[in-house]
Amino acid sequence: MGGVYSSERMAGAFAYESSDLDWCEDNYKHSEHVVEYFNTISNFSFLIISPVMLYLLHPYAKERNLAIHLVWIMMIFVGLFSSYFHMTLSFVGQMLDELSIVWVLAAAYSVWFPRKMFPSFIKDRSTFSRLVLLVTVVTTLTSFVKPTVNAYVLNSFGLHMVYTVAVEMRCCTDQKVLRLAKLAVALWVLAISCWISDRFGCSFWQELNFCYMHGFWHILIGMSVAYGSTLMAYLDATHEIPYSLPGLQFWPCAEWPVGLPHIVLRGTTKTRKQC
Ligand SMILES: CCCCCCCC/C=C\CCCCCCCC(=O)N[C@@H](CO)[C@H](O)/C=C/CCCCCCCCCCCCC
Ligand SMILES: [Ca+2]
Ligand SMILES: [Zn+2]
Repeated sequence: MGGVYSSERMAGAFAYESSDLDWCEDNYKHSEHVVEYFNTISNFSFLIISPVMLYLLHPYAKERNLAIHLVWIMMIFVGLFSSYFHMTLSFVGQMLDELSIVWVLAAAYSVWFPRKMFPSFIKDRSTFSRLVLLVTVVTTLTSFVKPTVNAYVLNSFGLHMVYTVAVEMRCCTDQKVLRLAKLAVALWVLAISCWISDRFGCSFWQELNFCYMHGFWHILIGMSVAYGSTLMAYLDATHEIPYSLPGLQFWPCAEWPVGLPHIVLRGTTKTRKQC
């Protein structure tokens, strides 16, 4: 009897609209199989940005640590799980979406959180990474207790990252680096404004018959993460592998003020050997 009950609950967790969350976009407007169409397809931006970022960060990751690639590999899963969530609005979709974000955050903190901002009792990055892993496992388990608060907790990490960037930029005079930091923060501000206005200003957007703010959030947060993570990677490279003479450039064209930022290592093998 209990077994039947629990398997029904399992099936219920996969059911369309079994999540408590429902975003502003009208449900089933464009397809009877896809609950929120624009919110679903806007996640494809993660599937486009992630492989490009993996390619662009490869020279730096190869020199520093290949584990860095985990961040953008996991971002592909964020895109897939988030699409599945908006396609079904199921509880399983919601948890996959949120937990994949938790693990991307964990990977990003482990590889890029500045060493000088570690708590005083932590002496090196591998101890810090182990602590992050422990916190992430506990967070994964507790995320099932009150699923409706997860998204707010996750967004507070955005604030912490902006604070981290602000601390890192306090003594920076390099205009290229400062511009990248400003762009990352500006994109995050735009993204979070879209997320909040979709959550709390839906009636306003419904009056305008334009309920797509959450979809814009997906695109803008992907761009912000691309800019923010390149910034942190660049700062990491200047501190940890200075012999590689890291520089910043935009893809596809170095002269363009917009595009995807990436790190170029100008130090030759010969220069590296000398250092
Ligand atoms: C110190 C800076 C390093 C930057 C590293 C970046 C680490 C990236 C971490 C997370 C990726 C976020 C991916 C967004 C997922 C979108 C899926 C989605 O929309 N989910 C919603 C439901 O559909 C859910 O409600 C959203 C929850 C909120 C997620 C908040 C994630 C925080 C992202 C912080 C990025 C800050 C970049 C700041 C740059 C200055
Ligand atoms: Ca909806
Ligand atoms: Zn979403």
